Amino acid sequence: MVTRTVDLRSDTVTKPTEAMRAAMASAEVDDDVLGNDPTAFLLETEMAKIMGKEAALFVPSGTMGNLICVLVHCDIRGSEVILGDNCHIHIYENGGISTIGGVHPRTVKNNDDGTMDIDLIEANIRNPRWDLMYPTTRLICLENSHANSGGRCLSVEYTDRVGEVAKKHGLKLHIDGARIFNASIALGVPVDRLVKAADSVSVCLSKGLGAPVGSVIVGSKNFITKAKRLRKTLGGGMRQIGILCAASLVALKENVGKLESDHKKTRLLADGLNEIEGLRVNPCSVETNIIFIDIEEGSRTTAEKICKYLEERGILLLQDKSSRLRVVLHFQISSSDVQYTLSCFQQALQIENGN
Ligand SMILES: Cc1ncc(COP(=O)(O)O)c(C=O)c1O
Ligand SMILES: C[C@@H](O)[C@H](N)C(=O)O
Repeated sequence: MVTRTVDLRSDTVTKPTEAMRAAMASAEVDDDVLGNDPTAFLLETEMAKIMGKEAALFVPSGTMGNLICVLVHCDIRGSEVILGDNCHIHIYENGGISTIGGVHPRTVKNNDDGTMDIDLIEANIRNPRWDLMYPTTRLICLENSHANSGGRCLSVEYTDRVGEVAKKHGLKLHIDGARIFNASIALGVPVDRLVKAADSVSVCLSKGLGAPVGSVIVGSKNFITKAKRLRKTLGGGMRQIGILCAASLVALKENVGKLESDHKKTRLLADGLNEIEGLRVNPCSVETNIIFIDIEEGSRTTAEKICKYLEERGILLLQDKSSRLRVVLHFQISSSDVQYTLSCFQQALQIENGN
């Protein structure tokens, strides 16, 4: 009988704290479509200030946040966006920028560290003045931290250089900042400085920060005005959202400071996993709260078998490929959970490999 659960599937699994639930219960609310829910206004004002942008808008999800930002920047038919071939917008958002927004994705290879080579970005910019057959590039998208690269952080220097390329060619820059606070803490760079070059950022409050629902997009006042209309068009206009925004305000206040501890526990787990025969973790890729674990060639076990073994002991994680697993840490994973996870991995590999 399993008595404990260690949920390493994602940092999206974080559950609201008692403080969040209390804030939700007592939140001051109003109809946010007819006017401005007062708690939503507080959150949006706070987020704009923290991110160093003019304005902000609460949205139900990071997927909708990215979709709205891309579609506001690319509001003319025939637009093209340059983005990473391994980024969330391209891989996990149902192709929404194309199916809903008619925006054409122009992918550039993501490097192992989540960046795209800047010369390749520039080489992929297209303008119909050069050729009747070309769409018009209007936007470049970055992702920081970069989830599919294992939570790698894009430096402020790199981000600024991409911003310079965007400006040089009259393009906009969007950052999928689902885990931008993780990147800021890991790099030791204030979050407003890290996104200074961006025209828009989508920030998830429902991941490592632990809010139950929601993201916030930030940008210029004019951008957010357009974004608010598009949010309504997409069905994202909500009524008494102060209930959700109250939890996000608690998350901002209480949980940004916990991210560094998440990263330390992640490194501890990564180092321990690397000691286990049959597993391989690239220590250079562990910069924040995500670990990809490769099962060494020749091993008799598979990711599926390990997942099953661990799940029977209350440890939940996701299989990335047949020979690769992903774990994501968050503030509701304790140091003892890390030790328990390591011991179960050790047992799994010993049994599966018949040691
Ligand atoms: C990098 C990144 N961007 C965007 C999203 C989308 O956020 P949501 O799940 O709230 O739609 C996620 C994951 O959830 C993500 O990992
Ligand atoms: C899978 C993806 O959509 C989610 N953002 C995660 O990292 O868990």
